[in-house]
This record gives sequence, C-alpha cells and structure tokens, in this order.
Amino acid sequence: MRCGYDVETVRAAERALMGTLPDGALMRRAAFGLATACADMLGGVYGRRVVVLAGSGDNGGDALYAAAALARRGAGAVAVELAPERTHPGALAALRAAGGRTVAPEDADAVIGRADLVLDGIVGIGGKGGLRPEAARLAELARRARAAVVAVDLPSGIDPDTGEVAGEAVRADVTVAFGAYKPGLLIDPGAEHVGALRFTDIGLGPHLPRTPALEALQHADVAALLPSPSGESDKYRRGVVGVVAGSERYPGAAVLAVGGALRGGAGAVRYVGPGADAVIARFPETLVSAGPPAKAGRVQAWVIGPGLGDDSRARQAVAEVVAADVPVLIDADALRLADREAVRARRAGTVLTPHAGEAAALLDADRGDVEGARLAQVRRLAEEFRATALLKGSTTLVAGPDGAAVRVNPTGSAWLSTAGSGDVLSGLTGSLLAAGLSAQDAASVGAYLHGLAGRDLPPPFGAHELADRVPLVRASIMDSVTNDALPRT
Ligand SMILES: NC(=O)C1=CN([C@@H]2O[C@H](COP(=O)(O)OP(=O)(O)OC[C@H]3O[C@@H](n4cnc5c(N)ncnc54)[C@H](OP(=O)(O)O)[C@@H]3O)[C@@H](O)[C@H]2O)[C@@H](O)CC1
Ligand SMILES: Nc1ncnc2c1ncn2[C@@H]1O[C@H](COP(=O)(O)OP(=O)(O)O)[C@@H](O)[C@H]1O
Ligand SMILES: [K+]
Repeated sequence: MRCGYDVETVRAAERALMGTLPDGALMRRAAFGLATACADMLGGVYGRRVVVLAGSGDNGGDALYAAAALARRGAGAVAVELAPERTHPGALAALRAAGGRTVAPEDADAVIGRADLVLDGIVGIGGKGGLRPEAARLAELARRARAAVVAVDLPSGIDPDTGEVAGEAVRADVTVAFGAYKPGLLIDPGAEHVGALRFTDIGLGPHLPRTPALEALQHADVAALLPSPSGESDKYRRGVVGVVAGSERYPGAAVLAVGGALRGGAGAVRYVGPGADAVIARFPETLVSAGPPAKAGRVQAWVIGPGLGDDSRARQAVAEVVAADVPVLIDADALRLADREAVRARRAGTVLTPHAGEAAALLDADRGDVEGARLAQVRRLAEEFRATALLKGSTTLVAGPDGAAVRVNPTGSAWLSTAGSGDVLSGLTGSLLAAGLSAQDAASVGAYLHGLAGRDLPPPFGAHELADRVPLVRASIMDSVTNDALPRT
C-alpha cells in the first residue's frame, strides 16, 4: 500500500523525529536524496547547468543544498532568489562555497533559458493558496524551458493535501517527495504536474500514524484481496451477482456490464432486463430473467444502472434493488433514480459509481468544482449518501462512509474514457461485492483491474475488450506477487 499523509500529520511526525536528531539532519537527508535523483536524471553532473528556483522557506533550502552538492561535482549552479533577504542562510552559504551564484527574479529568463535542470524549490508543504505573481511567473518560465524540471517535495502551486491547483503550478518531470507522500501528489489535477514520483526516506516512518489520509493499493494488496475458488467452492459460494442494466435503446450496456461481472470472478451472473437476447448471444452462461429484480432469485450482490433508461420499469427496478438486503452497486441512470433517503437507510454495503458530471448532479455542484476538488467531493458523496462513493475520472477515488482512508486508484489511462467503459467497471465491481469483498475493497480492486486492463490493451480499444483483458492482468498481478516472494539468487 502506498500511503499519503496530510501536511498537519507530516509536520507532527517531523517534530517528533527532529527532537531525536541534531539540527539540520533532516534537511541534509532530503537534500542528499534530491541531489541523487537529479544526478540520475541528468545522467552525469560535470558541466551541467542547474538553476534553483529558491523560495525563502525550507523547500528552497533543500533545493539550494542539493544544488551545492551538484556544484561540488562540477555542475554550474545559479539560484534565482524570490526573496533575497530571507533565503535559507545556511543553504545559500553552502551554494556559494561550492561556487554557485545568485540572481534576482528579473534575470531568471536568461538563466532558465540556458539551464539543463531546473530545481523547483519555490514552495513545498508551507505553500498557502495559489502561487503569488512572481512565483507564478517562475513556474511558467520553468514550464516553457527545455530543461528538465525536478520538483522539490512537490510541484509548487499544487495543494499538498488535496491536489487542487489554483492558477499556475510547476510541471515537473520528476518529483522527489521527502518522508511521506502527500495526497496532492496522487490526485488530479495535482498528480498531472508530478511527472515520475520518487521517494526519499528521511526516517519519518515510525512517527506517522497507522491510518493515512489516502492510500493506493499495489499489486500485493490486490492479490491478497482477489477471490480465488478453493476446494469447497461452488458457484453459490463464489457469489452470484445480479445485473440490472440495458434497455431497448441501449442493449449494449447490458452486455458490457454482464461481461465485466463474468470476468470479476463471481460464480454466476443473473441478468434482469430487456437485453436478455443480446446478453445470451454473447454470454450463453448468463442466467436471464424477464421479471422484476425481486423475482429473479437469490443473488449476493446487485449492480444496477448502466443503460437502464428512466421509464417506470427502470424506476421500479431501482426501488426494489435499493431495498434489497444484499450489497448493491448503483451506477449511471440509477444514480438519478435512487431515492437518497432509501440509500442512506440501507444496511448492506452500497457503492455509488458516478463520473464527475453525475457526481455534480448528486451534489448540486458544477462539474468543474468536482473535477477541481475531487477529494473533498468524493468525501461529501460518501457522507451525504452514507455509502461508498467511487468517483470516476482521471484519478478515480473511493471514499467510504466511515471516515477511513480514501483510496486513490493508481492504475488507468485516459484511453479508458470510451463509451461503455464504466459499464464494464460496474459489472466487475459488482462481481467482487458478490464474492464477499467489502464495498471499499470491491470498488478499489474493481477500479484497479479495470485501470490495469486499460493500460495493458493496445489503444484505441473498445469497452468490450476491457472485460476480456481482466484475466490477463489478474494473472500478471498474481505472477508478480509470487515472483516477489521467491528467494533472490
Ligand atoms: N516535513 C519534513 O519532515 C521536512 C521538510 N523539509 C522541507 O521543508 C519544506 C517545508 O518548508 P517550510 O515549512 O519552510 O515551507 P515552504 O514549503 O518552504 O514554504 C514557505 C515559503 O513559501 C512562501 N509561500 C507560501 N505560500 C506561497 C504562495 N502561495 N506563493 C508564493 N510563495 C509562497 C512563503 O513565503 P512567506 O509567506 O514567508 O512570505 C515561504 O517563503 C518541505 O516541503 C520540504 O521541502 C525537508 O527539509 C526535511 C524534512
Ligand atoms: N482522463 C481519464 N483518465 C483515466 N481514466 C478515465 C479518464 N476519463 C475517464 N476515465 C475512466 O473511464 C471510465 C469511463 O466511465 P463512464 O464515464 O461511466 O463512461 P461510460 O458511461 O461511457 O461507460 C471510468 O472508469 C473512468 O474512471
Ligand atoms: K517545490
């Protein structure tokens, strides 16, 4: 599990650790890790031109110490001082002692234009609000430069706790995070500015709390959660998932959701709705029924919504499924049709899977507000519906109603934004619910597999190919975990 901690928590851990170490030790560790990452990136240090954008806080200090280390190895180093009278004195002295020089922000254009590497030490976790004009101008110069850009701790201009970006922000090729990942590094729009994310351990680990603000599953976590049949399994024990999807107008949504459900590992898939012929033609193993969900027979979880429409049959089906005492995934049209109070009153797990537009409608907000503040909005959804909310989009987030860490999905690709892709995700996630995963685990494992399938397929692909790819990515996850467990020779 990769974890993100908010600034307040990182500061508290930093205080606890600093009390046990000599002055300046943490900054030395950070700067050493940073200089190493820069040298790796440059592929050689001697003769390279390094420019530091130096704010007056410790973030600027880290950058200056790292530049001093590079200068000692033969790089040319120049610092652009944002507030010369307040630049970190020790770090500035180190840079000068190593032969580096300083310039005022007015002279930044020329030095940045000639640089091989720009180190963004404008602000780190001490940044407040959008970048001030002078800082914003430097961020823009860095973005336009041909030089590689390395962000110190985080790209200046992104909110460390949320990933929100107000105005200009640095766009990095590499970001070197110190001590802990901050949520804003993992959530768009901030995450888009990060480039390759590297980590420098400065010893904060033992001082961080058990529960982070944000967590991202990795292969090993997913492997541990994925259901696999055992000797005693039969199709009912593996889980039966019911899918209520599709309409005369959108029969394809039924096929896609059922496809996802079959690949999610449930023992059987029941389909309820008017798309039965299309479903059977593609997946003859599906158990279909024409009546309402309440008469379809036993299921361990329901998926409702993709391509459902909003006629009276759809409305009745949504009401029945929301009233069921098994876990339910509510997607697409069903998000509009479900009664909010009935959802809040549910006792079994509930997963809502809106994209930003649907989330905006549910929250009475603008789509832009949802996309710009994904973490806050996914938490609001979970709270207001007392359900697990999976907010789809460039970074998919999963929040539970219990205030546990929000999960951020680390897999995926923009090629997933193709018609019907969400229908596959619904089926897949519903299948995992039927197999017995908690709402939070089913949603985050579903998004992980879906995202990995999207990365694995040669683009462009159609949504139906995603479901077919799931067994392959599942196997690669299992293989990587088994290989990691083998002794190294
Ligand atoms: N945590 C750890 O364990 C460790 C942390 N370490 C490092 O310390 C960093 C935190 O340092 P920090 O606390 O000094 O704050 P920092 O990020 O430099 O920002 C303050 C500066 O930004 C300025 N400023 C603020 N808002 C702004 C805006 N909108 N636009 C423009 N400027 C703005 C503000 O100006 P002022 O308000 O004072 O005028 C001040 O100059 C952290 O990210 C990491 O790199 C490591 O060394 C080792 C261990
Ligand atoms: N820019 C993006 N980057 C990564 N994934 C994306 C992006 N845009 C959309 N997605 C993913 O593509 C899928 C689209 O689902 P959805 O919006 O429900 O489409 P549809 O209704 O056509 O099925 C979701 O899994 C979403 O997370
Ligand atoms: K920075």
